[in-house]
Amino acid sequence: MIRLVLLDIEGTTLPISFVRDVMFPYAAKALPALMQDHTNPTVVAARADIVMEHPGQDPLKVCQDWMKADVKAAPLKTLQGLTWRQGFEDGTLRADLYPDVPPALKAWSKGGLRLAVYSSGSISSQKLLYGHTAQGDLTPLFEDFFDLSTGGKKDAASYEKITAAVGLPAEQILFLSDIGAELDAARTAGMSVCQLVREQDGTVPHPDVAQAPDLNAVSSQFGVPVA
Ligand SMILES: CSCCC(=O)C(=O)COP(=O)(O)O
Ligand SMILES: [Mg+2]
Repeated sequence: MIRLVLLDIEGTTLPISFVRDVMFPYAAKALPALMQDHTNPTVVAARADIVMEHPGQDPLKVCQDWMKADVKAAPLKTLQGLTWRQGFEDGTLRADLYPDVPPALKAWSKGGLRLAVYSSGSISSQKLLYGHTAQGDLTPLFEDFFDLSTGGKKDAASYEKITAAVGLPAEQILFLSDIGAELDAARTAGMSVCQLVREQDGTVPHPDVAQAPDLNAVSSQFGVPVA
């Protein structure tokens, strides 16, 4: 029986187009000024991590290249998160989740399912995003947030750490993602998995995993409360 649903964000609860066409351009515009900040310890540490990984290269250019290729690098995710804070807090950014997501999350939570997030986006940006949706603040629905500080999303060890953190047998955790390699890693760690195949995102169906076009279909397949 599923007791906790662990959710990816981009491509699962939030259209990829929102990330690529709204969030990334916002961050790209704000990053040059942010990276000149030599007093913010988070910026200083992220820049140092980039320089260590790419010695001799301009860290801003590295970030710009990473963004173009949608590389899920922890220092980039930290820096992007710092830029998004301003946008979410002043109302310029508001998360337009897939319409099936808020009612399903509310029904699952009300029905006693535990909910947690695992995304490459930093924990602070996950909280900003779910705190500023078109349907209001959804953060109280989630008991926990995990990001790349737990480990890479294609690495089974990350899902083992999450399993230990939430204190449930792995098979009672249902991981939802659009990315096959993430689902494979979670399944290797013993979790139940389901791929969100979002038509709007052109998700590539992954062989041999349960699939659902939206969260309502997850409800019916896994016997969790229906919105
Ligand atoms: C607060 S998540 C913002 C989107 C983002 O930057 C990202 O990398 C999402 O990746 P995911 O692991 O959720 O597919
Ligand atoms: Mg995703």
